[in-house]
Amino acid sequence: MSLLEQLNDKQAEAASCVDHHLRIIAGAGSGKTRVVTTRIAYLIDELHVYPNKILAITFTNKAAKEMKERVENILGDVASAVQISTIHSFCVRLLREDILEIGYPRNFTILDSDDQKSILKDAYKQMKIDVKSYSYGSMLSYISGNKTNFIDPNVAKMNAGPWAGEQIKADVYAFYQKRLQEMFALDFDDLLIFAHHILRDYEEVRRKWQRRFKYIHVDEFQDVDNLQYAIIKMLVKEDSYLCVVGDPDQTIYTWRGAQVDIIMNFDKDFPNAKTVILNQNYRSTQQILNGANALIKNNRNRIDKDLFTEIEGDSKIVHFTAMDGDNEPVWVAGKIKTLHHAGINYKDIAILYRSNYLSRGLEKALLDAHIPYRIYGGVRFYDRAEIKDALSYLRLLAPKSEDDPKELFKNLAVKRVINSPKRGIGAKTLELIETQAGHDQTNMYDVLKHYEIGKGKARASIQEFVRVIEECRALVDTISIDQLMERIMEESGYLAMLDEEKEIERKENIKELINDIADYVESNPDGSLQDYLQEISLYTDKEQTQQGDFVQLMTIHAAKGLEFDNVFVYSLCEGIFPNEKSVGEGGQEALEEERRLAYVAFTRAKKQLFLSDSYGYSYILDKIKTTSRFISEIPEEYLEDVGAKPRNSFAGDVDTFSGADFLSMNQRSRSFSTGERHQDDMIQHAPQDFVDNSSKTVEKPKKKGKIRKGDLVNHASFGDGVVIKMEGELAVIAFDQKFGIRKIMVTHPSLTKK
Ligand SMILES: Nc1ncnc2c1ncn2[C@@H]1O[C@H](COP(=O)(O)OP(=O)(O)OP(=O)(O)O)[C@@H](O)[C@H]1O
Ligand SMILES: [Mg+2]
Repeated sequence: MSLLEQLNDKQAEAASCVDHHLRIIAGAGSGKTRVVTTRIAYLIDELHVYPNKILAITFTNKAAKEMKERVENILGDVASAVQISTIHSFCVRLLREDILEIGYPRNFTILDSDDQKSILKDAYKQMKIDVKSYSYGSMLSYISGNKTNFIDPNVAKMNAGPWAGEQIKADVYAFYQKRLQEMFALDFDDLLIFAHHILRDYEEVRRKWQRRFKYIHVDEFQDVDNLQYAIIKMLVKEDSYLCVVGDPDQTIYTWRGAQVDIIMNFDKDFPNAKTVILNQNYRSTQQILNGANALIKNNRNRIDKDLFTEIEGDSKIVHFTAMDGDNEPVWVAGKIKTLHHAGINYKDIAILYRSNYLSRGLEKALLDAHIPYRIYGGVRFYDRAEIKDALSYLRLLAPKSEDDPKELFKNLAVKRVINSPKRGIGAKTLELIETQAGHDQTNMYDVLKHYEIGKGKARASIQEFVRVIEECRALVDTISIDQLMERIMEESGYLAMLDEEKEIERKENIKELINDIADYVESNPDGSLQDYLQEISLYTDKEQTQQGDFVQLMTIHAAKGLEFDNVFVYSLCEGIFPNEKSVGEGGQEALEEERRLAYVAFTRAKKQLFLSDSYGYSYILDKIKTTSRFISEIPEEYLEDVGAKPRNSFAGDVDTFSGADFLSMNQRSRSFSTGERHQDDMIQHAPQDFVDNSSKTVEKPKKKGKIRKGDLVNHASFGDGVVIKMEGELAVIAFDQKFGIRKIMVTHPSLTKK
């Protein structure tokens, strides 16, 4: 079968349209991504375009990997020369080649959020700023907001006007920028900003990159922001072709600057662009698709589409309301067991949720039911403390580069590992080392090397530290990177420390990292230590590459573009999904974004879709939960209720309530959730009745006491979250999607236990 025969007429028309700019606007599952991959294969296989002339930009590393695999399945090895990457990886590639133009070394460092915070810490200390007044998170978003809008620290200072608070923020921004420049370090925003700057101002470079690609593709174009679009536009020259695909109903990143207008107005920027609209969905059954279509129609600010599917299915969308928050994940786990017994693989099941913290209850239920699962985008492998320590050690071994003689990036690494394992270096001494380094115009490691630091034992352990680093450094060209890592971990005493502290999991992580480096060495035999360090600084989807039969858990944002046979959407309660903020102050626009998110979630399912919510008290909302409006927006003909929400009238019977009763109460539940729902009513009358009579007593939130794993907490800037792990005095907390997973000192004044 020829390539185009695997597509319908409309899709084939789009895939073979190679002499125009092209825009594909189409709903979920209509084959947009398939058109892009087939088009790439068609260009290479039938039109004999060189693979390296083709660029494809995807939204996540996982999507890039999947797209690569799809093209490789069609074409085999030649596909590896096609550049398929996220926009950030693309920019890194560009900068590694051309950043010298603006006086930066090619081996610039990419900062992660911990590094960023460490810089803020220094700024706060120097400027005597109290973190209680300016949380790191809010300061970083202030900085990011300015940077991505091209507002430099001087302008920010002017914008600050007479307000002292704004002045302070602008000063921190200036400090931060200066520090980054000194270290030749770039944060994630800078990757795009610098690439944009170079492409815009250096014509030769721009021409070179324009010449490089003749066919440029961008998937998930509805979530592109202005800066990304500016970069993409600059890659297009007179005789190259841009193909963008997207679905305005799936715009879910406006809170991060995505501009749906960009796809809508594409034909104004590229007047001769062709637009193809696809309307057949090949992913989901009719019940699922019709349910999702009905839901999204409730958004006022959208263009209607006629998406249909020919896939018939036996099952309606299943909706279950549990009696309380404990029973909801238990039901999900039970259902998954049933599916598994019926012969369905765990990996064909996904559980999607609105916010990271929601995974906690699910994890517990899955563990109890012995169901293997993986969390995607949770505490990621490369975000774990021990991995960062190990990589910091490796950074200290990096050979000197002519471009960057000072190597100030080593300061971060020294700060990270100097006391891991403990070497008795106090904050004061560290400060002295830093001052000395500033004075000598060098980095902190060089100071450790050339001066006698500390007294007695501390001095001896520093000398030993330097000796080990130097010894390993001398081996950089003789042993492989994985061996180097193994050696530095041994010799530095890091592994011994983990042994002593009985940190088995962390030790396993280090081993996994060494395995991972070995894989890298195998597939990149010529890759230098520098190359490896550069590559991993971007690679955050590590866990997603792991194979096996696992149920997949992730936030809906992370599920973008993916599909699974069976999908559970968890915790569809008013205030949770749609999120409380969007229901309240956010207004119509925020609510519509939440609905688009629900549309994305529902349309991930191919065969079966399960929606669940629960009754009972929510610590996070501090009220009794009610079923999400998104469920009542699905017409009854596509929805089957299998669980019941106890109503006031039978709250007293709850004690004797059995599983079988749940099933028999379908009707009542349905009339409750689709009938005239008065949330306020519920909140005023139901809770006491229910809580007092419930078989599972709902505990009242505790306000005081030590923070432990599993606790619900509130942070002044990030809102509510759940402690998913303790690392000494650090609590690893899952906050709302926007803030993700963060580590916070338990003693931090912004943190309170709920
Ligand atoms: N013409 C076709 N024949 C058979 N299967 C198809 C066809 N077009 C698409 N598909 C299949 O339908 C599913 C959805 O396609 P794809 O992921 O490309 O859709 P999409 O429009 O990119 O969806 P999303 O909006 O969620 O990103 C995939 O499994 C794909 O292989
Ligand atoms: Mg897609």
